[in-house]
Amino acid sequence: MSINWLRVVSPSIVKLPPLLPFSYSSPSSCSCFSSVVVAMSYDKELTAAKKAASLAARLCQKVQKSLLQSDVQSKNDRSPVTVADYGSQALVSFVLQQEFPAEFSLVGEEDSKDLRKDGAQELVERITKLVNDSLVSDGSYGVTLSTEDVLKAIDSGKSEGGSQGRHWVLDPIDGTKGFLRGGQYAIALALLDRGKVVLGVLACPNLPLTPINDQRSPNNEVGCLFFAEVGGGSYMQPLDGSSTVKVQVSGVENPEEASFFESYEAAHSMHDLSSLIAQKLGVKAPPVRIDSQAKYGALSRGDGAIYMRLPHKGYREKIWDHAAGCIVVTEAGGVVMDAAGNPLDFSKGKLLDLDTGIIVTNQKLMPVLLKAVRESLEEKASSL
Ligand SMILES: Nc1ncnc2c1ncn2[C@@H]1O[C@H](COP(=O)(O)O)[C@@H](O)[C@H]1OP(=O)(O)O
Ligand SMILES: [Mg+2]
Ligand SMILES: [Mg+2]
Ligand SMILES: [Mg+2]
Repeated sequence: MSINWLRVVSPSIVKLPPLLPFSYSSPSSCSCFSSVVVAMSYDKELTAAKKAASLAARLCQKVQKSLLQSDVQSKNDRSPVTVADYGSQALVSFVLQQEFPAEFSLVGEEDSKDLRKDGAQELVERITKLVNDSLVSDGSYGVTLSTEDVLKAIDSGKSEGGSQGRHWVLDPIDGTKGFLRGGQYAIALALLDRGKVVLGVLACPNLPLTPINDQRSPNNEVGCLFFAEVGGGSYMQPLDGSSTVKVQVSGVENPEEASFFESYEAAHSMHDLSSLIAQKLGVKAPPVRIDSQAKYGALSRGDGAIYMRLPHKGYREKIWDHAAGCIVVTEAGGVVMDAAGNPLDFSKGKLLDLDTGIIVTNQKLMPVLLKAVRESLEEKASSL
């Protein structure tokens, strides 16, 4: 990493640790390298990922400003998808392929199937214009993409991932419902190396730069870029590229003083179950409900101490919904686990194979949180 001195979100000043020369133990108990490994630098990949996610964030901001109902489609599972989801995936895919032409594999959420259907031509042209405008504004590549180039770039995200080699993992807009509501959303990009998350970038265009729920700050300025490389800590900078700060999860040890995040959408997470867990823990503050992996970003800088994601029965979690958030929180000193207390395993393809839900907090609170989750799940099961 090229940054030397950084301002920390909590007021002290720290110097970045030097790049580790030979080997280290990851602080992670989560998805990242968990045993002693030969140190590997992913600086070049991180720089490219930050560039790709920032460009995509700008594209999404432009679309969110002028969102037209006709720009919204529905996929087979009836989840919404917009010109910005497609444009973001095309742009990130194109930038990464330019930067790493020799070795490129991308597991992306979207594909071009619906865009190749009759009647979608106008939509494809709008997406292509958005992507080309973004590339012109950046000026790095000096190319104009055709509609077919854009469709191909979207479809480059068809990799299945897995435990071999390197794979980029992309959610071009995480929290499409938040995006449509004018709320929180994130562009989430991570890199897997042999099944482990080794870097992650979360662009959160609508997230305030100052802590959410901070009564003293006006929360006027928005747009955060969180990024982390395995063993290197987590950082945040404004999306406009100015000063970088090192972030750290909340150090709260008393659950009564903790506040917790959960999905805005009740369809995405069982709010009744998280309330029961919070009650058991003695949490006093009401839940903070926001969309997308912006929750991981906010937690990584200590805005809240707990994130509970407890989907309804039958929902299968996708790797692109957690890979970037997981490393950002883990490198900030947090812990990400499933409801059974296992670390998330990103090496099994597109889906996470996990027990019940995902819980995130600091190292001190995890044991009590896990206990409350287990008890609440048992109570819920026995009441059915
Ligand atoms: N029924 C569902 N249950 C849980 N998560 C869902 C469901 N449908 C979509 N999602 C995904 O949940 C994530 C947002 O969750 P939340 O904002 O609640 O944290 C998104 O990745 C969203 O997909 P998408 O990326 O298409 O928006
Ligand atoms: Mg989606
Ligand atoms: Mg998502
Ligand atoms: Mg998405």
